[in-house]
Amino acid sequence: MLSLWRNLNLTNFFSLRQTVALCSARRDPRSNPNRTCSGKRFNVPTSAEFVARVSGIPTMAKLPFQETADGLDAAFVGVPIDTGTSNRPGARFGPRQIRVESAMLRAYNSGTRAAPYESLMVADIGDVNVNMYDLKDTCKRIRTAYRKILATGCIPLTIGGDHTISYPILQAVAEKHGPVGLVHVDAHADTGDVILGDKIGHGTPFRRCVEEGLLDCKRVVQIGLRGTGYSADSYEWSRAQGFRVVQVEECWFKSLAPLMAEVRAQMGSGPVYLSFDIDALDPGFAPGTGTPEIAGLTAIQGVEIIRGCRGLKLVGCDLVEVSPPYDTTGNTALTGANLLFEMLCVLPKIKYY
Ligand SMILES: N=C(N)NCCCC(=O)O
Ligand SMILES: [Mn+2]
Ligand SMILES: [Mn+2]
Repeated sequence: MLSLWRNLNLTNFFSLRQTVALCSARRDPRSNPNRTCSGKRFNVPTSAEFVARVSGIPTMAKLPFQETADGLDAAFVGVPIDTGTSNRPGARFGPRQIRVESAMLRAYNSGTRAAPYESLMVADIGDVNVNMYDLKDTCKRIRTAYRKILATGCIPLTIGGDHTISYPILQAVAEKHGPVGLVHVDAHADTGDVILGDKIGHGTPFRRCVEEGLLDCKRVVQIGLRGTGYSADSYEWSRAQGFRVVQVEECWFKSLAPLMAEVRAQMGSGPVYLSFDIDALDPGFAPGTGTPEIAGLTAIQGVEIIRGCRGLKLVGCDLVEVSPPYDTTGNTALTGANLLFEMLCVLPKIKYY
């Protein structure tokens, strides 16, 4: 009983009735914030069966918060910046709003039967302390923070923030793993060189990554590219690097499961990073984003792409470009939260029922 009381915190203060109910329910492993499975202790998010969704501090998926990645197999971490955006701003509020909407998440994946919290130690480790006034300094701060996270062996699941952040994250990832494969889901190639006289922004991360040898170019795929271009062939540079480019027209009206079988073969057994720009989805599914392009992927196809990454040696993932001020219903942030949970559910070592 004392240990139960210690596990409760004031924000989840229970009425006596709820405490009695919880005590009886604690025999249900799903209700125990610190559950042991096969002898190892895992964090388990508080369940809406016992703690009202609207109560408690809104960490990602209602997981415990901890200051560092020590002892974690995977961690959700926010990078609240939109200094790199070129149109609508607002992605700086993405981490906070995605956490709020993630209160809808439960512990198991009904579609794939993945049980992430029975196999990985996961927590929310908060946000990188960004510099709201200097994007280059923010990139330095991100690189430093991710070096520490990766040094613990933890796999970062990043909540953006604009797409600039993938560049410094991949700098830290490549320091640890060498050049990595990349599954990049986006309406945009983000391979620009200099935009408005600057090399750093959300339209240039993957060109910077190639220039610095962070990517294994033959193991890069870009899925969902579309829209008007600065030239007749906006994807020429990508293809010239050896990337596979899957324009959205190749995705229309079909399941992407067959494509993902090809992607798995392309990626092989080497380390892979997954970067998902929410604007890959059609604005009808994800309106809350800064550079929307019409005729995009469905949410179903987005889920198929992530589930198709099962079996890859994923070393990091990000979900970027959710802009809450343009997300009047909150459904873009909700979609982002679910896609991040799907990413967690395809990490190596996940248990499936
Ligand atoms: N949303 C991302 N990541 N990139 C958009 C680039 C838009 C442009 O440079 O025209
Ligand atoms: Mn984009
Ligand atoms: Mn992008």
